[in-house]
Amino acid sequence: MNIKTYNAISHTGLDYLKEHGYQINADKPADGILLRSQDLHHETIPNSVKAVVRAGAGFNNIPVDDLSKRGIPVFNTPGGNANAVKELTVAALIMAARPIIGAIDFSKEVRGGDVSLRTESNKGGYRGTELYEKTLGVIGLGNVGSKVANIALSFGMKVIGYDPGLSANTAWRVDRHITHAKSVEEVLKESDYVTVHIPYTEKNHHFIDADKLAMMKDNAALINFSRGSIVDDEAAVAALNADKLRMFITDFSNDVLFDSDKVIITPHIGGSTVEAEDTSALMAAKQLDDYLTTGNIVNSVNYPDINEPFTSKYRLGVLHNNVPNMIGQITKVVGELNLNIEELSNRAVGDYAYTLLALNQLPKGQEENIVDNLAAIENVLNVELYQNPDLNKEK
Ligand SMILES: NC(=O)C1=CN([C@@H]2O[C@H](COP(=O)(O)OP(=O)(O)OC[C@H]3O[C@@H](n4cnc5c(N)ncnc54)[C@H](O)[C@@H]3O)[C@@H](O)[C@H]2O)C=CC1
Ligand SMILES: O=C(O)CCC(=O)C(=O)O
Repeated sequence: MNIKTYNAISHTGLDYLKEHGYQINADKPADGILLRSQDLHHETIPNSVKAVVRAGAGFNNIPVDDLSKRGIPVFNTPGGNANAVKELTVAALIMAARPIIGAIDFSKEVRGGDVSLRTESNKGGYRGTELYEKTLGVIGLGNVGSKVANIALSFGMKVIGYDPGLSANTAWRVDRHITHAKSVEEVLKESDYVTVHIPYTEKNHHFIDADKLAMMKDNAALINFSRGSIVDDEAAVAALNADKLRMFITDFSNDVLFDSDKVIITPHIGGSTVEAEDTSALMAAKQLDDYLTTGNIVNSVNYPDINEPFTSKYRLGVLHNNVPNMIGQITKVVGELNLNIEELSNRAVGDYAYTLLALNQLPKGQEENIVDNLAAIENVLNVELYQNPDLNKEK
């Protein structure tokens, strides 16, 4: 099988795929796509593609709705780069408290003569404040936000978190000393530092806008390592110019930000560590290989996870709309071909569902029939047949 890649994907992921028999960027139709931040919204994704995997957390660069309708699962690698983002957020917090960049520039300017005298007598302009006993507001307590919130406690900060969609899985990772706010307003009003760790969605477009900035404490600092359009940058600059906001640190460049000396911009490097790139690429490669060879879905953002050992000779993966009477129609098609179902798993999430069937007999010549007949059912979006190589050696 052939995998098309975009962006610099760590060799850990590429090596894994090659070791498992895949070609990378071969001159033939792609079976899967592996990418980081490439914007796929304006690219044509060929029908040969069965899965798209984002080595990373955010997937707003992928046309998920279109792919869902085509029965193509999209995957991400939750948590794979969360530690990297946490550590850079800590750096941002410290840069928001201490004028480190200005102080470094100043040290470089005083070369020659009695350097030590000039630095010692002029360093007063580089006095900062401490994070200890200040309040940090964390918006979004997922993989990144929960880590940021927890580490801030060890600085002696008071931490208030806000995440109305916190899953039971994630909730246990959040230290019990973190206050859970009932509203974002509560966080904004009480925090000396606000850091945002939420996905970019239509709903979260300009989540931090002029109204929310107005609710913030005077002289607070804002940190955005999520996505550019989650903060209304123009409103942030206006708040900085009005001396409402003290500082804005963001991982996302925007022309409107360049003229303010109260802004620090990094070039989307939150997840750019060797460790995070290796971990995310390997997770992505494993998830892609698992889906393409067994039909197991792990960490999909548009189809439900089904992850079971492949113990039968064949499997059929049916991706379909989440509407009534699908299982009845699917099992009827299999029964009409006089085939026996060993196991059936079905799960749904939102508008889409996945049914995975295990079979031990599929006479030669029936492969195409069963796939075509299942694909002909109304509301079926895609059908894939998987052969278990360990149980089909003699074929
Ligand atoms: N700068 C960089 O290089 C990186 C940026 N990111 C960005 O950070 C985002 C968060 O990453 P993770 O923590 O790994 O994702 P995650 O999916 O583990 O957590 C996101 C959390 O945000 C919450 N949330 C969504 N909308 C919210 C809202 N309006 N208010 C409060 N909470 C809300 C969700 O319930 C979820 O718990 C990603 O979606 C991505 O855009 C992630 C990794 C690297
Ligand atoms: O370095 C990258 O690939 C970007 C990471 C990122 O933004 C994400 O994981 O959402």
